[in-house]
Amino acid sequence: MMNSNKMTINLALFGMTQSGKSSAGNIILGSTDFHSSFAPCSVTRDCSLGRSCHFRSFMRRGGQEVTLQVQVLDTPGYPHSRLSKKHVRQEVREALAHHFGQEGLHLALLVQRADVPLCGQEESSPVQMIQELLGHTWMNYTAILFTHAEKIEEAGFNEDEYLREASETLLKLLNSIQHRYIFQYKKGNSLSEQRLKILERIIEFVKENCYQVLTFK
Ligand SMILES: Nc1nc2c(ncn2[C@@H]2O[C@H](COP(=O)(O)OP(=O)(O)OP(=O)(O)O)[C@@H](O)[C@H]2O)c(=O)[nH]1
Repeated sequence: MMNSNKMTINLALFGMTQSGKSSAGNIILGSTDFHSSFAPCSVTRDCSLGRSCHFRSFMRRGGQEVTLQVQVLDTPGYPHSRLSKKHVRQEVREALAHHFGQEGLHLALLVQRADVPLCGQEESSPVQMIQELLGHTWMNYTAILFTHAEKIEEAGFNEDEYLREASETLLKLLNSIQHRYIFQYKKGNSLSEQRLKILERIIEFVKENCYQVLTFK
C-alpha cells in the first residue's frame, strides 16, 4: 500500500521445519514477535503476522522521505512434524487471504539453510507450496533467504563459490527466480547491521518489481 509518504511492504516466510523462518522474521522486524527455538521437531504451528516499526530514510519519492513499514507473515514448517501438508497449505492459504488479500504480497521469502543442500524435486518441498499458493507468477515474487550462512565462511567458501558449487536443483531454482537471494549470517555483524543489509536487499527486489503485488481471494 502506498500513499505519498507512507509505504507498507508485505512479506511471507516459507520453508522447511527448523530452516530459521521465525528467527529471520525477528531479524527483519527487529523484534522477538515470533517464537524461535531449536527443536528436533516443528515449533511453529500457526501463521502469525508481525509488524516492524516505521523506518525513515530508506526511501524517497519526489523529494519527500517515505516512511516504511514491513509486515512479515510467519508460517509453519513445510513439511511439518505434526501437521499434514494439506493442513499447512490450507492454514497458509487462509492467512495470505486474510492479511494480504487486499493489500497484496510483495515478496515470498523461501528460507533455506545454507548448510543443507537442496536436492531433488520432492513433492513435499516448500517450493511446491509457494507455487501452489502464489500461482503461475510465483517466480516473480520469490527470493531465497539463506540462513546459517556463517557455515559457508567456516568451511572456507565465499558466497560466489558456494553458489557455483550448488546443486542443480538450487541453481535451477535461482535461475527461475532471477537470482534473487540473500545470505543471513548469525555471527560477525551486529544484528542491526544484518537487518539493514537484509532490508536493503528486500527493498531492492520490491523496487525492481515496480512495487507490484500478488493479491489473494
Ligand atoms: N547458526 C544459526 N542458527 C540459526 C540461524 N537461523 C536460525 N537459527 C537457529 O535455528 C533454530 C530454529 O530457528 P527457528 O527460527 O525457530 O526456525 P523455524 O523455521 O521457524 O522453525 P519451525 O517453526 O520449527 O519450522 C533456532 O535455534 C535458531 O536460533 C542462522 O542463520 N544461523
